[in-house]
Amino acid sequence: MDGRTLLDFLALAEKMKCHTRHSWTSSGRKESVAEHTYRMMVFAWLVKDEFPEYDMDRVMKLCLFHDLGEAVTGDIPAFEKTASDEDREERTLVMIAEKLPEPYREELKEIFREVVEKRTKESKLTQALDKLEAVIQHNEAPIETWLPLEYDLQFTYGSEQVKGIPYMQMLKEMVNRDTRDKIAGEKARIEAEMRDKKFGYNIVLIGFMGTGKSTVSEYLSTMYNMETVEMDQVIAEREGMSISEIFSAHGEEYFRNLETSLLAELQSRKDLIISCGGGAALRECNVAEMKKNGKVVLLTARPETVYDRVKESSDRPNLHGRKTVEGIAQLMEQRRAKYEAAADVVVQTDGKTVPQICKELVNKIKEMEEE
Ligand SMILES: Nc1ncnc2c1ncn2[C@@H]1O[C@H](COP(=O)(O)OP(=O)(O)OP(=O)(O)O)[C@@H](O)[C@H]1O
Ligand SMILES: O=C(O)C1=C[C@@H](O)[C@@H](O)[C@H](O)C1
Ligand SMILES: [Mg+2]
Repeated sequence: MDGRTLLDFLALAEKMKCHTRHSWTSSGRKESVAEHTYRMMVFAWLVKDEFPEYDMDRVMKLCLFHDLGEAVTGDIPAFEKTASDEDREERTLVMIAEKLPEPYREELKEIFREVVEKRTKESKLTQALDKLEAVIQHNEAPIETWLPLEYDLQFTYGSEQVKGIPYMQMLKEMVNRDTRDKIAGEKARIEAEMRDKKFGYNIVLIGFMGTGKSTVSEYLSTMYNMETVEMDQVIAEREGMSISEIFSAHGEEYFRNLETSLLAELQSRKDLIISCGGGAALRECNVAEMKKNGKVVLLTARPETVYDRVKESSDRPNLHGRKTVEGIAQLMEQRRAKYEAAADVVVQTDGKTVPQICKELVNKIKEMEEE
């Protein structure tokens, strides 16, 4: 092969080391796509005696190249992947193979075709190895790196692909037991931490739209066994319409008055996590209600992060007409002083996972109590 062509292809393969996946290593850093591929191959080699009727050299080759498209596209987590991402990946594979001379080109195209079509028993085994390696990696990673949805996904991920392959099915069940133990361990740790302590007051989450108030409150409620009140949702349910419909039918002032009365009503209760609407902390009288029986936690995020998180949703009327990074930055700046004045504790959320945010939040509240 011409030396330059070879070096260019190696440069493309190097990108497999640069692109990270949505998984963390046991040492707590994100793993690269190449690292996932490497361990799938070790996995394939280890199981070869279990599959005497399979062409295991072929399986090794399918593993070796199954993610090569990601050298160009990067990794897209399974729970975010769309049909158009898959189309793009397939087109990318053809483009990659075209970079090589014959007979390598045709061989690589054949490998890609087999991986994509998933018809042969070797490609089905490759798929099962792929999914199971990812689930094992999650079990090895610190549990703080898991997204809330991964607590369920761990059990279902790969279960389709191992069907009909008894040895892989047996391994999947074993790995599921490890997952169960890991989750139980984390729950026990948190329960022990919380055993002699309920907060004894409400935790009130405030902050700009999309800073993660609802997401954080959902996670806190499952991990700490606390009840949540999602203010927007309670108001929407009581009014029998969405927040956008309330704004257009009655105006923002009407909605804000409902927020004020709901906050006042909640003061008779404790040990709640109250996830406020993004504008609830803007009225001073609301903040006074929050503080009667609660600690106010401000979640923050950069405008770029907020934009990324809210760009697909349409039920935030105060973002209509300003759903751009600049529009968000402007409104955030107008509100910043009020949010900061209301906060007992501030947690910055950019680039952090939900469990990391929750851990920091609880630690900061504890530190505040000790002061
Ligand atoms: N730490 C995070 N990392 C990644 N995505 C996140 C994080 N926190 C929240 N998200 C995502 O951002 C989006 C907005 O989050 P969420 O609805 O919790 O924000 P909010 O503060 O409650 O907004 P609002 O004020 O409009 O109610 C959701 O899709 C959620 O999954
Ligand atoms: O920040 C805001 O002004 C709002 C945020 C949402 O949570 C809703 O409470 C409503 O859309 C207003
Ligand atoms: Mg919310």
